[in-house]
Amino acid sequence: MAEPRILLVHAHPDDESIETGATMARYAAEGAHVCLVTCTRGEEGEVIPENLRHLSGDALGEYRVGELARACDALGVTDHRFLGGAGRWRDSGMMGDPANDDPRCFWRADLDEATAALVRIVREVRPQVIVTYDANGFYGHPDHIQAHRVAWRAFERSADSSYGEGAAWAPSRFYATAIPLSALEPEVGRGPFDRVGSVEEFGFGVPDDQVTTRIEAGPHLHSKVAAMRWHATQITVAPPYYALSNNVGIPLLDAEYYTLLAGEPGIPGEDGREAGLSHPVA
Ligand SMILES: CC(=O)N[C@H]1[C@@H](O[C@@H]2[C@H](O)[C@H](O)[C@@H](O)[C@H](O)[C@H]2O)O[C@H](CO)[C@@H](O)[C@@H]1O
Ligand SMILES: [Zn+2]
Repeated sequence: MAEPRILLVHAHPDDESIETGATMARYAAEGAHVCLVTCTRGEEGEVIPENLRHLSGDALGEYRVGELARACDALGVTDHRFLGGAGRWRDSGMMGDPANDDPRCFWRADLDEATAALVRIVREVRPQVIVTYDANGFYGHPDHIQAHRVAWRAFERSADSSYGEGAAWAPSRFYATAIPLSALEPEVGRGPFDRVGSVEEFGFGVPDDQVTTRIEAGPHLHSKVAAMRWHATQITVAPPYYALSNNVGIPLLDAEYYTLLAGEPGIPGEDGREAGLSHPVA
């Protein structure tokens, strides 16, 4: 039986650990081929540690490449690539940021070029499963929205034998990261960081009925936390919470959640949701 192969498409160095770290660690530990594709080096990020605040632009991007390499080690992930090669597309900044207008940024990427670059990886890795964000990019960041657009186009075009070079490959399922609002609501007004006054202030979360899949973190939560700690320019970790540079506390949940956007659902777990991403492969 062929090994499960999962391809994850993330926008910046840090997203992979924050949103899918336990999932990646679990499947890597179970012997699956976990391939991470990161679309930018995170050159526009705000830097938390005082002693690293001199880093910006390309220097910050290069530093975050190193953070990402160590985070992948912590997750047991050995196949990591930058879409188009490291630095091909730059971090676009938050929606409305002047960096959105930089012609080198991912938000301004030529969709055909970016899609072709991802199809080459999909046809090489031949994943049964692709994971990225929903059409809103999980929380509206332009690079996240673009990652969804490129990944969805690549999911469709990789299966089209008349498209591009190499043998066509049709991944079976396409998932978007998600967090059910019911998991966030109990955390309003709690934790050691700045506290939100309402669940809407987190800036992400979906109605529970949009969540199809729940991956229990279990022992892999430790790997996720270790990986997040390596992204020290972006994340402060104080389990069971973490904060980004805005110091707003976010819960470190004991599960990671997804919405199945394409493909047949798998066997439901105890809560009625899928308990796994991949499925027996021929
Ligand atoms: C998790 C994630 O996508 N982080 C992005 C994000 O970072 C946020 C941004 O700097 C914002 O201005 C801060 O208030 C917030 O605290 C940060 O998390 O956007 C960055 C710029 O595009 C990106 O580098 C970072 O990876
Ligand atoms: Zn991001």
